[in-house]
Amino acid sequence: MYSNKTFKVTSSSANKVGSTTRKIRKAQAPSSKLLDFEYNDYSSFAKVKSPDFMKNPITTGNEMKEVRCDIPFTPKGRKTQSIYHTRTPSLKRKSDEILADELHRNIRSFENFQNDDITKVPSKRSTICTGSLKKFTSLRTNQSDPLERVTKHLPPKTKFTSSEIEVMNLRNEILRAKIELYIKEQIEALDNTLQLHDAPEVDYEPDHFMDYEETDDHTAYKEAHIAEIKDGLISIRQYCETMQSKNANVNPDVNHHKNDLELSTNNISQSHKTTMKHRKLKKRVPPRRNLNDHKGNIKVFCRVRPPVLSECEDIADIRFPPCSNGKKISLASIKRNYWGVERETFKDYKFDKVFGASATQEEIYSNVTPIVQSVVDGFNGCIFAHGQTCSGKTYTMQGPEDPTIFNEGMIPRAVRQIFDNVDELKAQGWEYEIEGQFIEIYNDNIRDLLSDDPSNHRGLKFRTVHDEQTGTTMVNKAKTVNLDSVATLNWVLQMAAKNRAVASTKSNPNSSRSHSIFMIRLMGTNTVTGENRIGTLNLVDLAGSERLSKSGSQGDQLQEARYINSSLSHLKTVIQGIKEKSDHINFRNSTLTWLLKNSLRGNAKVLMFVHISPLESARTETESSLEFARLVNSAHYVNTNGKNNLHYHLL
Ligand SMILES: Nc1ncnc2c1ncn2[C@@H]1O[C@H](COP(=O)(O)OP(=O)(O)OP(=O)(O)O)[C@@H](O)[C@H]1O
Repeated sequence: MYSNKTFKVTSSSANKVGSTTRKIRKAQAPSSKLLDFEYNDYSSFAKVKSPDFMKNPITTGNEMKEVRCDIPFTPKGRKTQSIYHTRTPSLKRKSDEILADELHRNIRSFENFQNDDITKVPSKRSTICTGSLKKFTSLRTNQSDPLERVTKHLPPKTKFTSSEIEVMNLRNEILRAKIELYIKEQIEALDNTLQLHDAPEVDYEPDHFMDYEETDDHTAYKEAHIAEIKDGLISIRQYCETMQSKNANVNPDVNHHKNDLELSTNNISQSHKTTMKHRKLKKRVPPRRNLNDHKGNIKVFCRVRPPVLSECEDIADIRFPPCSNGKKISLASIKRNYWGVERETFKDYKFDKVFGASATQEEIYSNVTPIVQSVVDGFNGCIFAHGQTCSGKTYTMQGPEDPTIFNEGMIPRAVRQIFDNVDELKAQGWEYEIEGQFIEIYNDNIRDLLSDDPSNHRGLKFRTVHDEQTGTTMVNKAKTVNLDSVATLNWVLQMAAKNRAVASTKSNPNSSRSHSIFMIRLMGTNTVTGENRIGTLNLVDLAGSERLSKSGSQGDQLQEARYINSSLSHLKTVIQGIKEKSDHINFRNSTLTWLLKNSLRGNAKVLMFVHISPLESARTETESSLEFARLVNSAHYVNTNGKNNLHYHLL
């Protein structure tokens, strides 16, 4: 059934039989999946049979091949064995990394090979190889070009997403790798043929080569063989050039689509930007000047009061930046460990701004002007002064007892700014009505600071009234003044200062025992456009927080302190709820939060000034104030470890 042909090959060991078989397979039956290999130990003959030989163009029908080895090998008691050769694993099953690696290796080896003259290809000890060129040529002509397939399926005008283009590129890379691999295989086969030509040991038997069966002349055979190799190389080069040109055609196509994609992406983002800009322009009614300066709805600033001369013995190690654009404040303390070794530790707090002891009233106010401006534009705003007793809250809000133009507080400055803004807006047809109420919350009850005797209201019950439609709040029955001049403002401030509930505490001889709230309402109408604006500004000077044990309060003062602490705690809860966008915020828990409801939520801008005493004896309260402020400003971090990098001491 099989016609036998014999190859005489040189092999250094029996192991070479396997590789010899493979080489034969590669040369003569590259598509064969199974090779039965039989050998004979005493005769040093090996038999190779393959049904795929039938497909080999150089073989004539079914064949049985025999390979004779010069060196006998030991069969270890086995007379025959079958060797199953499977083809190189499918490229599809290889990972991208292996493919890429192979691609690069193959390209490199192919380039080297191309650059070499055929005569310079190093000869290796090898075995018989023939017919590979024909095989290659026939495969090349029959095989449809994968790159062509890609080009064919590439719709010229279709828009691709970037991921699709990526996939296409990858696919092309894989196809290129396959082509290169195939070329490499063919080149190896050529190399083998060439080495066969060089190998002196090979005993050529022309009848093994179909095309030269009739040739007896060894030299003529060699020449013909070399010519064939050269032709094969030319074919490979041509094939590569075609592939490269096709590749070049594919790439611009992909690039074209890539450019198209980029262009359309740019157009989309441009049009998106334009739309957003348009929307913003449409939405910007009423205009908010410099509102960007005050980003976010709740901000926390920190201010450290300067020590007075008598306090110089008791200064805490508080560190903060020298100028007012810092954000960090640090409490330093000395800690002693078990063995008595002292170590400096720091507690750092970060806020939206930290003002040191040298910060002026003007500097402070320049940071709140955007809120005041937004109130003129029709929004609600709320500025708190929070801190322990004697930390400078009243100083920040109202100024010292006998203020000058330089050290006057936030309230007179804010009202003056409102006057100025309103004056400016007159040119645009705006007319404003400005009215104010000045109240205090003492023991959770509202008292009118503009009445002649706030402690004796003759049975008057003040009630907070919210107008949900306009977002304004009024205290029913409390005196409302028309703030039309600086003179009225001055009168209001004097009355409030005179009427506010103060008491002498351990820390402050004039300690405020209530929360004071100056409510300024602005109602603007544009006589040209008919537009209306209503804004409320609440300037709140909170009662000083103090630990009950430390305050030494008794009787009424103890009661006051309890109300103060409880309302501050409710305020903290409410602000936290607002920050966390809670579904349910209980404003009614205290009179303070209920009164400020409309100025805390929604579009209202809230600013809390946390005041810090510079004294070492106030360290616990300082820490608790900073903690309170940190919770209000929960987005920011607290760092209690690590080295402190603020080198500016309080004094
Ligand atoms: N930045 C400052 N510059 C100069 N003096 C200040 C400053 N801050 C506060 N003081 C002074 O410190 C003292 C206490 O300040 P203030 O009365 O404002 O504190 P407070 O926090 O309102 O106290 P309390 O809560 O007890 O009412 C006052 O004499 C005030 O003039």
